[in-house]
Amino acid sequence: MNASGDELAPDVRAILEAARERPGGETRVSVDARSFPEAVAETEAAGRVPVIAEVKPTSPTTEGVREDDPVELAREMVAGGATALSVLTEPEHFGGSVESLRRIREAVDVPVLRKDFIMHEAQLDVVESDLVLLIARFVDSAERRSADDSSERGPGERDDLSDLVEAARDRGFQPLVEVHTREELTAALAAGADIIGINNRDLGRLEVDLGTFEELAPEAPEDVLLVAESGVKTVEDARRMRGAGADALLVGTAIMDGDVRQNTETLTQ
Ligand SMILES: O=P(O)(O)OC[C@@H](O)[C@@H](O)c1c[nH]c2ccccc12
Repeated sequence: MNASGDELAPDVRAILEAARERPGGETRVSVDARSFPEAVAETEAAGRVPVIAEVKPTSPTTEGVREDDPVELAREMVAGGATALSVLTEPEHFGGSVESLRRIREAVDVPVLRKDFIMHEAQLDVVESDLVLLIARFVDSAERRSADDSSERGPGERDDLSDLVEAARDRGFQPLVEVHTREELTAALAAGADIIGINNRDLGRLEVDLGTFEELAPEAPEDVLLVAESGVKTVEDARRMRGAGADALLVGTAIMDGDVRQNTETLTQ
């Protein structure tokens, strides 16, 4: 079973509490997005592995903080062959910032994913990006919403997944919907998602199991673009995810740890 409010790691709970309170933008953004499916197709045509390289200065499961200029890191990732970039904008637990995303998107020409914990529509209006992450577990269905801690908020203050997918598309974003269970995958498909990330890390104990992607990928229709997220560390892991049907891989830690360009080159070959 899968419920949004319980069984979350304490770190994740804290992240969500902070995210819920984070203000949205004042004016609606309108994005002229760089196509992620096209970028993936181009990488495939060049005989390389499509990788979304993640600029993640730190995380609840990482030791230390990487202090390098995020724009430099982003450039190195692109030079190493990254098809797209993922940029954390969550400030408190991942060392991310909206400003980093803005600068990175200006500095590179690949599609950029905004990685954050978006709970309501106005939070989409904080910054432009090509893709935007929506985590099914945290924005899921209306029924689930009433079961947890949204009691102090009025109706409509936390949107459901279909609303957010639509709101994202209305602004020109390509929504990447993240799932971890069969129920969430079903919800993502029902919400019309066509780019789906299967997160190998569970948000309960924060443990990684590449078997998650292998188990869920066959349940997704052919025309959905599938991204294997988290826990890909080696070329072998990358092959394993590709063999299980991953159209692209989202890699953070294994790229951020050491020579970013070299690490990206290794994983995209
Ligand atoms: O560092 P890893 O194991 O390569 O994982 C990257 C990415 O999947 C992970 O950072 C992530 C997946 N879903 C998220 C949601 C929010 C913040 C971060 C994430």
